[in-house]
Amino acid sequence: MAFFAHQIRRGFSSSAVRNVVIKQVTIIGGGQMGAGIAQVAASTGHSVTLVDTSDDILKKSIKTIEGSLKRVVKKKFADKPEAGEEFIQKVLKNVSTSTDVGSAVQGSDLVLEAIVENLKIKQDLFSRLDKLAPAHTIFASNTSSLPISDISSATNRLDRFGGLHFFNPVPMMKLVEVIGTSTTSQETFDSLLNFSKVLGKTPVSCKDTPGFIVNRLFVPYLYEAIRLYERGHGSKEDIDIAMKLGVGYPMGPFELSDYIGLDTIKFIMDGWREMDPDNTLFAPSELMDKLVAEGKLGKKTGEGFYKYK
Ligand SMILES: C[C@H](O)CC(=O)SCCNC(=O)CCNC(=O)[C@H](O)C(C)(C)COP(=O)(O)OP(=O)(O)OC[C@H]1O[C@@H](n2cnc3c(N)ncnc32)[C@H](O)[C@@H]1OP(=O)(O)O
Ligand SMILES: NC(=O)c1ccc[n+]([C@@H]2O[C@H](COP(=O)([O-])OP(=O)(O)OC[C@H]3O[C@@H](n4cnc5c(N)ncnc54)[C@H](O)[C@@H]3O)[C@@H](O)[C@H]2O)c1
Repeated sequence: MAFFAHQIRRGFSSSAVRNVVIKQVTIIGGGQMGAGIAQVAASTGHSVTLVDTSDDILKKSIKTIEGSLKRVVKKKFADKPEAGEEFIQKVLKNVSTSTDVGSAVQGSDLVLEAIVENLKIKQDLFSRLDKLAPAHTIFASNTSSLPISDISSATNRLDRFGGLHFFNPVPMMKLVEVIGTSTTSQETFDSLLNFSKVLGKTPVSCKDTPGFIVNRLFVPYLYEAIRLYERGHGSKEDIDIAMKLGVGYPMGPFELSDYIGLDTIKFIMDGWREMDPDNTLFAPSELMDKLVAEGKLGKKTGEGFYKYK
């Protein structure tokens, strides 16, 4: 019976698509996550097209990738700086940029979306892409919190749609959550799983539930740290020190919130509260709301819980 249910979950396939070996990747959104994923995909020999809304943003994305690659080669090629420079140039050659999604998805095996955490905007994007991308192309979202099935519902390729949730900073974090919906085909799921492994990551399989595994545990923890501070039960600094030295986390909750982006974290929590208003784990924070309203989104804007200038 369990096997049968499994077959139903993965067996839906309107297009008889076989396992797609992913070589050509289009990444939409060249922010923190998109740039990181592009770097890792290009470093593992994939041909990557990175798409964003302006050339200026894309120039910044390439600069971020270059900076991160320099950190990687410093360690990997410590005794061979020339080989390190060669590696950087080779990786950068694998990345092209575009502001035109239509041309960027031509020939693509995988379109991975890492744009703003907003359902309507993601749906609009995928609905357009569905008409532009080749039939075999797999679509995936890097969403932190939105149901993959809500995003995929804007397309006609429900069997070729899944979630690939990376962690920040992508070049350093080893985990990828691979999410299959009730309509994701087994072939698509396997292709996404294999792709994660080829990137050098460790994939875990997740159901399409709010926050998958990590964020469902992790985001309520971040919010509880903020509420603890709001109640006057500890300073930001002490809470950060406590979680680093007490349980060995590399960053405290305030440092990490600033690193991720307060807008992203608030959006996750607001969405979950809408779905389940009585759950006290999803209670809001006045301070978080205020900082986001003031545009203090963390490291990326120069100020969040802390200042970065
Ligand atoms: C909300 C979302 O949906 C889900 C999420 O993403 S949740 C967030 C998950 N991420 C985390 O929890 C991150 C926690 N923090 C960490 O693991 C570490 O603090 C960190 C890896 C970010 C930085 O490490 P840390 O020791 O504090 O600083 P630092 O010395 O600068 O970096 C350590 C190494 O990582 C490398 N590194 C850090 N960031 C890098 C980057 N972006 N690119 C390449 N290398 C990087 C450094 O070069 C350094 O290498 P070295 O050991 O050879 O010198
Ligand atoms: N920040 C994190 O730690 C983290 C971790 C895992 C997943 N995520 C998820 O990844 C996604 C991106 O997060 P981020 O932190 O990289 O955000 P970000 O703000 O750094 O980058 C988003 C990028 O998308 C671009 N963009 C917005 N709309 C677009 C469109 N229609 N077409 C093309 N580009 C568009 C923006 O110009 C921006 O460069 C979100 O869904 C977020 O929830 C974030």
